[in-house]
Amino acid sequence: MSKFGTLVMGPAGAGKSTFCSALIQHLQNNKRPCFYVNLDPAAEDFAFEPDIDIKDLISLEDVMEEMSLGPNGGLIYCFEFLMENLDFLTDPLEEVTEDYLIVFDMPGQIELYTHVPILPDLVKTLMRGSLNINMCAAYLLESTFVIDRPKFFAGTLSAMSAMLMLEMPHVNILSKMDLIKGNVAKRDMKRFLHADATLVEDDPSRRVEDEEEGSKRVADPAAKKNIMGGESFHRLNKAVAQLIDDFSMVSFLKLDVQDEDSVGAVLSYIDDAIQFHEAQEPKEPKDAVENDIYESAMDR
Ligand SMILES: Nc1nc2c(ncn2[C@@H]2O[C@H](COP(=O)(O)OP(=O)(O)OP(=O)(O)O)[C@@H](O)[C@H]2O)c(=O)[nH]1
Repeated sequence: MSKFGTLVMGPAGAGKSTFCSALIQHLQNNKRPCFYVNLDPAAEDFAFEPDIDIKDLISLEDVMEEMSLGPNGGLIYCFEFLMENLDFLTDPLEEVTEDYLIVFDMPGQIELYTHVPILPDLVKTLMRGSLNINMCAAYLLESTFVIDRPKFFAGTLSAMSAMLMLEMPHVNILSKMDLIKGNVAKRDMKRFLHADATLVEDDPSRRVEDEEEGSKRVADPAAKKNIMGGESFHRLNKAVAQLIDDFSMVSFLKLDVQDEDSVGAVLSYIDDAIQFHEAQEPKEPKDAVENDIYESAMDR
């Protein structure tokens, strides 16, 4: 029997906990059972009480105080401690049945996804062995942040880095879409959902207003240097954009947590990635399947 879960990840403040709450509310509205796991040892004030809370095992505040560590070192310590006491997490998860969606709310420190092998090890434990959780990552980036092209590519690279580290299905999400106001910004935003190599060329910040000719490309290389951190950065962004385009590696879903349809749409992608609905379909008993095969073979 499989279990099903999603790991909600992304940089600090991207809206992970808010998305977890909206997702849990949506699941409840649709009478779907949910199991909420908080793995952020610094998290406070939950809209829904977690079924497992890492803070019952260890809290970042205590670690920082007792071990004289900073927030990043403290977080790594908390996860190492969790890995040494995995029963805390795995024992309750053993009881969760296949009709549940397990929602893991992760910390925002990007170091955890890119620098240390703890998270890949944890993911392997959850996805393999007796737990056998079909999981996908829901990686959030804040839409207001990525509307600036260089930041978009930086954010996309961080999402790709997590994809490569964790080797699990990924659903990338642009959060806080309610903050994107105005038709021009909304139209521009669409370009980021399925980014291609032309995105860099169309950067409005690379154009200057010419009083006589209207808007045109900056022709003066010295002026270009002041935009987007110089021409070499532009070429780097272009190369990254081309890479993303060539491999069709990253596309994004829009998320507006205040819109239940938007939350439902993101959930349907998560469900597809983990093949949730296939597992819920009633299965014919083995004997009936064998009889069907036998009878259809006889009919031929
Ligand atoms: N307008 C708007 N604000 C949001 C949305 N999602 C989150 N926020 C706000 O953004 C801030 C951070 O949201 P969180 O959900 O705590 O983000 P997080 O990624 O869990 O943050 P960390 O756990 O610190 O990494 C809070 O002030 C939220 O109210 C959204 O969809 N729209």
